[in-house]
Amino acid sequence: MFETPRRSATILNAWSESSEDLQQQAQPVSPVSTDNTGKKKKKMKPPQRSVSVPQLFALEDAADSEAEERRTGEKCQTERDAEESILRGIFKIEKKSCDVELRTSRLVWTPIQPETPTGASKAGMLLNEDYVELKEIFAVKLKRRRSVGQQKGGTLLGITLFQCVKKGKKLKDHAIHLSNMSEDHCEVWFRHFKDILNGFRNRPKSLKVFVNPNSHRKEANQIYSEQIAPLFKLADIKTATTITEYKGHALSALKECDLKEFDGVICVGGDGFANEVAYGLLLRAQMDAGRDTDSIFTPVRAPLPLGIIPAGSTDIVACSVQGIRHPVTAAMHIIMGHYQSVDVCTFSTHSRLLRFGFSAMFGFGGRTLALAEKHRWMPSSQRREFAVIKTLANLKPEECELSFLPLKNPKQEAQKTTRSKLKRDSSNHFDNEDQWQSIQGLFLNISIMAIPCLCSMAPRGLAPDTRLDNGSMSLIAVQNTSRADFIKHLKRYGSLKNQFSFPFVETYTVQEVKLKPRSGWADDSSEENVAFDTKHTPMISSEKNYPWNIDGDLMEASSEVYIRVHPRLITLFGVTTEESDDSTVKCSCI
Ligand SMILES: Nc1ncnc2c1ncn2[C@@H]1O[C@H](COP(=O)(O)OP(=O)(O)OP(=O)(O)O)[C@@H](O)[C@H]1O
Repeated sequence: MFETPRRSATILNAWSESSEDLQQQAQPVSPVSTDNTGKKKKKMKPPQRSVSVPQLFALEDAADSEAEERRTGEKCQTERDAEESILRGIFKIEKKSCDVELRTSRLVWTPIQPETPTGASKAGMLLNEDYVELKEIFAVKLKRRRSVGQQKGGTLLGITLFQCVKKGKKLKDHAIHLSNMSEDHCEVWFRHFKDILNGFRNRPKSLKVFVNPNSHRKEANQIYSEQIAPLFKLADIKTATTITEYKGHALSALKECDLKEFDGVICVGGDGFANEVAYGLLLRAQMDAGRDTDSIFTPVRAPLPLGIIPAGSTDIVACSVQGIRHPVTAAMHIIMGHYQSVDVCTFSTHSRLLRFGFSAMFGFGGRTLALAEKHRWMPSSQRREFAVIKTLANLKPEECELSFLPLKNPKQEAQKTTRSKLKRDSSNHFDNEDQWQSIQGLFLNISIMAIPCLCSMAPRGLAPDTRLDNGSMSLIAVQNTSRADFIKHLKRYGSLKNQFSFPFVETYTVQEVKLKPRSGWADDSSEENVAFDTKHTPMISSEKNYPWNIDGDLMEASSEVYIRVHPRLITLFGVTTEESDDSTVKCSCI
């Protein structure tokens, strides 16, 4: 997750030269009894005269663990000793004078022990060595005391380092103050820290930011200006910010703006907005690469990574890639340059690209969103609840033809290639074994998801069986059933029980899907719609536009939609798959 800093040649032999410090350094650092890890040593009990067998085992265990601890401590010490010392000096840290040493990969400090009147160091005092990994530092500042209104100058107080700390899935910033009032001393150290930070080439230096001021409870602007922009400024990241004025503003800006000067694009908003920005970024890449999006094409990757600062109502994409819905964590992933490749789907009709996206819902999911969008004037959570209840009350199946190409198992694929080669060699005939499968019938909901879609309502994800970058999509087809059974299925998303263990739910791991509605229902979102028995035959309507929910954004399509997954088409700032790759991955929401 973290990269090692590239050392600059100038920092290798440097030494702190403040005379005051050298004088202090001349004082011996007391060889106080600590173990090598800096942990307090456990006091050994005096040996007992007679011991029982269990006591004997306990003593042996204790001795073993002491020896193990010693060995581990010695190993750590050896590793630390092997590190090159770059700079050494005295700073006050947390009000204690410390011997501070800058090494190749960490900054280590030890409180200086006062001497006894006899000149010997205080026996029995513990040395509490502490350290910070340099790869966790994202900013360094000179700390000065300034009077009110003073913009420049001021009394130097020392250096402040800003560290990225991890608490569970959350990342946050933590300041470490190194106090020393010597300008020369601090200048040398400050330059070294700057060199180290400049060595982290993966971290972005310049970002294009889009903020949707209308997301959720309209707090995206405030989240960005109060929590995120100060962190970017602290990390010396330049930003060019656009506060969107209308739906599609970010999309049109991305089609035109010069992206060369940026190292990433950031969106502050919900899922619909994240989809708009991802779509814009990918569309721009296709335009730049001369792809014809009006025909079936192989898309090129997005040229820049995308960072999503969650400020919406569900934030499924942010949760899936960051494991948590927490704007500061999202910003820290961006600042630290944590990248994750993510699969993306193309949605097209009659070979023409409709849009890019990470997930789609047709049927109940599409209708609910269409209804919610018609009631945008309502407060966000109220609107969502209203739409779910109303769509459930008017629950109706769609008659569709669903075709899909199951994911080819890579192992089987390798065997198949060998078999096909043999066949071809012997009979000169190539047998295309790609197997499209088809189901026709009445469906209450069809979900197609290239990412796990974690959210507070579904902590294990709407599609727990897919990964961010495994080149496949989960196809979840819920066939027609009673309203009560459908509600049971929906409720399972929020629980630990398997939401798919119902006879009317089918799941597949697929690469391509074609979904063709065979008849049109009356527009669900009409207020006059009356409750309808789900077992009835469909009612034909003249309205042929079907609502699709693409990452929380409404898309309408009147005919067959063809969906195809493209492995690792975009890079998002977030947790790498290796880190999140365990079966307990869940979304934590705050
Ligand atoms: N200035 C704007 N005015 C109106 N709509 C906008 C504006 N900027 C973007 N949009 C559109 O608003 C839609 C919803 O935005 P967004 O996803 O940020 O909020 P949300 O719907 O509250 O969150 P979620 O999708 O997580 O439920 C998106 O389709 C986005 O393209």
